[in-house]
Amino acid sequence: MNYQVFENAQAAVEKIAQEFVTYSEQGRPVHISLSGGSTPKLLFKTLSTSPFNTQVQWNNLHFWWGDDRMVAPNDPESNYGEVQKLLFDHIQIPKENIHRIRGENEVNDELSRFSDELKTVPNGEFDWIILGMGTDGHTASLFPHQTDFADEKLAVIAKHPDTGQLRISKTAKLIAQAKRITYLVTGGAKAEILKEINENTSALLPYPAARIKSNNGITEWYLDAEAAALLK
Ligand SMILES: O=C1O[C@H](COP(=O)(O)O)[C@@H](O)[C@H](O)[C@H]1O
Repeated sequence: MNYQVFENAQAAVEKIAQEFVTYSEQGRPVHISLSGGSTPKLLFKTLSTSPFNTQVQWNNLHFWWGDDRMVAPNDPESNYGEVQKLLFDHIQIPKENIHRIRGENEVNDELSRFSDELKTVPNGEFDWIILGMGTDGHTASLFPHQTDFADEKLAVIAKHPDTGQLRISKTAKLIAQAKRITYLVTGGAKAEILKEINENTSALLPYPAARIKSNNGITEWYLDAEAAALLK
């Protein structure tokens, strides 16, 4: 497991925010996929404030999501809605740079529409996919024991195993084509599963977060000290 430990979650997200600045200075469209859930909220808040809000050249960044829940953007469960509230409402970014999953649409229609939009990513390779991990080892909306790692499609409909909530997620194969994958994991609740991932062969584990890696690029884990507490 290729990991970096930061003193706290703020230090981890500032490292990511600094890399947004660097990517945005490349003078070309850069395709970045964001994660949802609670962990990246600190990142979005950090990006929305000084110095990052003005240092990042937002025009050059295109934003996508690893997954979203089939709810309207104003629903607190919406991964896109949280980014809109915490970041996009505070910066100037062209509307066409935001490639959200439209959670308010009928799920099959949206799967088809979003899959078509994904075909516009050059060579199907995201520059950077930032992912989270649930305490059950899921990432995006790819859950243990229900993920088809060989699925050739770009996106799938997923059901949360406990709540039955409908979601749309990028597939494992699409994620693995990214030039860079960064798992951002913070907090002591994830320490046990990180230890298990670090000490075992990933292919033998049921956890999508352990198994999905970039085919030809970088796969790395950014952890805060609490999440990394049990790593040797
Ligand atoms: O359901 C989801 O969970 C994971 C992890 O979320 P967290 O709340 O533990 O940070 C997240 O990466 C994914 O995008 C989200 O839809």
